Formats: sequence, C-alpha cells, structure tokens
Amino acid sequence: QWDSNSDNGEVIVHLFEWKWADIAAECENFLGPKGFAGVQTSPPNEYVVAMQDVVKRPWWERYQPVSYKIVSRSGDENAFKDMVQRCNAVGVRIYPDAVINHMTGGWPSGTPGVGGSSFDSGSEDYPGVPFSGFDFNDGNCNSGSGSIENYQDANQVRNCKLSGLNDLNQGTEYVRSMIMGYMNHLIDIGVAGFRVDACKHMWPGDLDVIFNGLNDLNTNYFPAGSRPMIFQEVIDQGGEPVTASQYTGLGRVTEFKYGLSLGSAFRGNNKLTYLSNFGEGWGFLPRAYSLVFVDNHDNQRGHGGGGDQILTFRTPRWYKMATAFTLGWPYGYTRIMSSYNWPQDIQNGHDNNDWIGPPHDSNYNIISPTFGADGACQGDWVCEHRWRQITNMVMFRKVVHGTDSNDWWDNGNNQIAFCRGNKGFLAINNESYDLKQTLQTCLPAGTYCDVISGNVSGGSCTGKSVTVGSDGTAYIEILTSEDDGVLAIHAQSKV
Ligand SMILES: O=C(/C=C/c1ccc(O)c(O)c1)N[C@@H](Cc1ccc(O)cc1)C(=O)NCCCOc1c(-c2ccc(O)c(O)c2)oc2cc(O)cc(O)c2c1=O
Ligand SMILES: [Ca+2]
Repeated sequence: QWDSNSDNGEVIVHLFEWKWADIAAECENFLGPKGFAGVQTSPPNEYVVAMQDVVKRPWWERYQPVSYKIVSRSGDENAFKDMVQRCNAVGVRIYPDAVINHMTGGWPSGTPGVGGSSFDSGSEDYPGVPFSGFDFNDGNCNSGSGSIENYQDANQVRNCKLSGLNDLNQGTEYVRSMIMGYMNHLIDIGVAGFRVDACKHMWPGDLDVIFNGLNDLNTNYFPAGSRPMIFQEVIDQGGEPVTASQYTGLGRVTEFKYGLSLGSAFRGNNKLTYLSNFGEGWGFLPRAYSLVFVDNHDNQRGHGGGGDQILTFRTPRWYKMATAFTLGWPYGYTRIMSSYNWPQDIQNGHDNNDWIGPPHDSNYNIISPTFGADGACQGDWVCEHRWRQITNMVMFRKVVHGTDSNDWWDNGNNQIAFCRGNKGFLAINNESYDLKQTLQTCLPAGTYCDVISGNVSGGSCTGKSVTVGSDGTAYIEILTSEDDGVLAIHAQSKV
C-alpha cells in the first residue's frame, strides 16, 4: 500500500476540480507521453450543493459527502469509468480523493446533493448511502460543542466534528462496510489507490481494518495481488499528540513539513546549502512512507498550516525552483499541484475569497481547460503541470529513477548543485549574483540540453546547452538575468 502501482515515473499530478472527460484527454495528450505516474482526482462521490448568500459552489463543498454515488460536477459514473480506462491505457494511474471521515456540516432542510439525493444534517440522516444517527460519533465526543475544540486531545481530534462536519464512527462494522463498499467499487472500476482525506481525524486502528478490507486491484490493468496505494492526509507540523508516524504503517503519509521548510528556504529565510540532507535528516518521515509536495489545494489558500511560507503559482520564480528541487531530489513520492486562479481578497492576512470554486459558466457548470499554441492553459486554469520547467523535471525524475543523490556542491549559501547517480545533474542559483562554475555533473562526456530553459528538439537544444568533458565536469552558468535560477541535464537530454 506504499507502492504507486505505476511504472510511468514517480510523479502524481493533482488535477484539482478537473472534469473526468478532461482528465481522460489530458492523460492521452500530455500526461502519458510526459512521464506522469498518475492523477489525483477531486472526490468522485456526491456532495452537498453549497449555495449560500455570498459563498456559492465553494471548492470545499466537495468535502461534504451526501452519498457514495459516483456523481459530481466532474461527471457521472460512466464518465469516471471512461477516464480510468483511457488513462490506464496510456500508463497513467488514477487515485481518487476519498472523503470518508465525515458527511456534511449543517444545512437547511431541503438542501440537495449534487446528484439529487436528499439528506438531513440535523438528524444525521443520509438515505443516499444510507447512514443514520447510529453511524456517527456524537456519543464518543467529549467536547462541549460536539466539534473539535482542542487539538491537544487525540480523542477529540478523532471523535468530534471537524469544522462542524457530521463525524462518522468508523469503529462500527456497518460504517466500515459502507466505506469499503464505496472504495471497492472504485477499485473494481480500475483505480490504483486513494488519497484519503482528513486521516488525522480517524483512528489508525479503524483505517487499518478498512484498508485491509479493500480488494486487490483490477487484474485487467494490474498484476494479480496488487494492493491499492494509499496516501493519507495527516497535517502534522509537530506539537500535537496526533502524529504522521502513527499512520505510516497503513500507507504513505503527506509530509507537510516538506513544503513548509522548502518555502522558507527559497524565500531566503534559510540557506539552500542546508538542503544537502533534506529529508529524514530534517526530521521528516522515512522516504519510503512519505508523499511530498510544494503546495496543496488547502495550504495554497492559507489553510492547513504553513501559512505565509508556502510557495504557490502566485510566486512563479520561486515555485519553479522549489518544484525543480523537489522533482530532482530523491526524497519522497512527489505530487504536483495543478490549480485554478481566483481573485484573492486579503484582509488582515486572510483571503476572504479562499472559498471560490473552479472556473464555471452561468449555470455553475465547471468549464473545460483550453490550451494555447505553446501548450499553456488559458483563462483561470493555471495548469502548473504544463509549465515547461515543471513538465521537463517530471521526465528528469523518471530518467534518474533508482539513483540516489551524490557529488553535492554549494557555495556555502544559496548556490547548490548535485548529481543523481550518473543519470542526472541539477544546479540552482538563488543568489543575487551569477553562478559561473566548473562543476562535476557525473554524466558521460557529450553535449546536453538544459531542460529548464528549453527542450530537446530535432537533435538540438531550444534553450541552453552544456558540454560535459571526459572527466564529467562542465562549465555551468546560471545568470540572475535568466528567467529561471535552475539548470538541469539528464541522460535523455543528450544530443
Ligand atoms: O476550508 C475548509 C475546508 C478545508 C479542507 C478541505 C479539504 C481538505 O482535504 C482539507 O485538508 C481542508 N472549510 C472551511 C469552511 C467550512 C464550511 C462549512 C463547513 O461545514 C465546514 C467548513 C473552514 O472554515 N474550515 C476550517 C479550517 C480548515 O479546516 C479543515 C480541515 C483541516 C485543516 C487543518 C488541519 O490541521 C486539519 O487537521 C484539518 O480539513 C478539512 C477536511 C475536509 O474534508 C473538509 C473540511 O471542511 C476541512 C476543514 O474545514
Ligand atoms: Ca473523525
């Protein structure tokens, strides 16, 4: 449950709020050829239609389940099946976001689910599953309000309502069977595993029973006996009784300290020279258990810890540098965020518009991404995964798979470089002055295209090229006048 079940590289892209038909096309047109291992999708199950006076169809409505029917603004079950089939066919795996800790928060009676199912939040009645009051944790929560009030109390964190959301009791056979039924339905369709939401708010013992009750993967797409890959969202920045390491025995766990530390370093609050042991040496989870990312859908909006250090598409130069480092560095299984833009309205350090949902038409249908001649997304779809500097580092990570880092160099401050075996070389300049050094690239002699400043095209480089001598050294230049403070070459960028 720690292995990705994918042999198309080691990078998952979170196509946040994308529709199933658009993901299917993206697998065929882009992700398969570019070496992406898989896609994390938004929750495929039915959720509340959130229409309040100001907050209309917020992104977080998808985290308030109404039933486990495969119907949402991303499409219905047939569209989901078609996506899984077409993505698997080009080697790109699907990892749906499983929201199984809770159901909805409080909504006026008559509020519908996006697939038309009714529910009553007050009596915790969800006939679309069905769940009733017996299936929730009210009797197990010791807080005054029934919601989580004290994150220092592990019982409250698991048994009380997260932000007022009705909290399921995964301790009963019935609730477990409904959750396993939902996840096994997706497994039988052909998914490769799951991102599991809010695991911090469920007991590891209950999750262990649930994950062990999941079917092997569909043998139409996977070897017999393949187990679903599980990556658990556990927001742990230390200082709380609930820790990420309590979940590593069940599957991979999101390492939130990673993006926080990296954001701080590239913003200049820490020297890049200290990244030479980035990973376990910094107190992060063992690399075999960790899922790492620069930002995610939650903390790019200022939630989920990390606050103002987190780098996002809104700070593109640093974001591309931090992403290039993440994809070049051997620690952790890597996930790229693919976002949409929204108009921030920062008041007193908080974005009042942090609820805004995906690009939509006048009927609140999600609009499909469109692409320019250069392959970039247009309108409010940001598509970081299509930025050349990020796309090409996905291929870098695939090419250097199986190697560790070696031959680290730095200038004692914010210029660093390292090799990946004899397969790849990465250099970063985050100083206010040029990098001009002869460095060991560990690569065989020859001419290599820098995949950050350009591509390999017809046997030549559209960007910078690097000539490696017989001793593996090369003259490396990264000028502050250049677009990106990164240079990367690898075994497949040789001309
Ligand atoms: O902003 C949000 C939603 C955030 C959110 C959504 C999905 C996630 O995967 C996530 O990590 C966060 N939710 C809003 C608004 C809201 C509205 C209605 C409602 O009934 C509930 C919430 C909010 O104000 N949230 C409070 C701060 C964010 O606290 C949330 C966390 C969360 C944040 C930090 C932590 O350390 C942590 O352990 C958990 O996880 C969620 C998971 C969910 O599945 C659904 C949630 O509502 C939430 C969630 O509210
Ligand atoms: Ca819970």
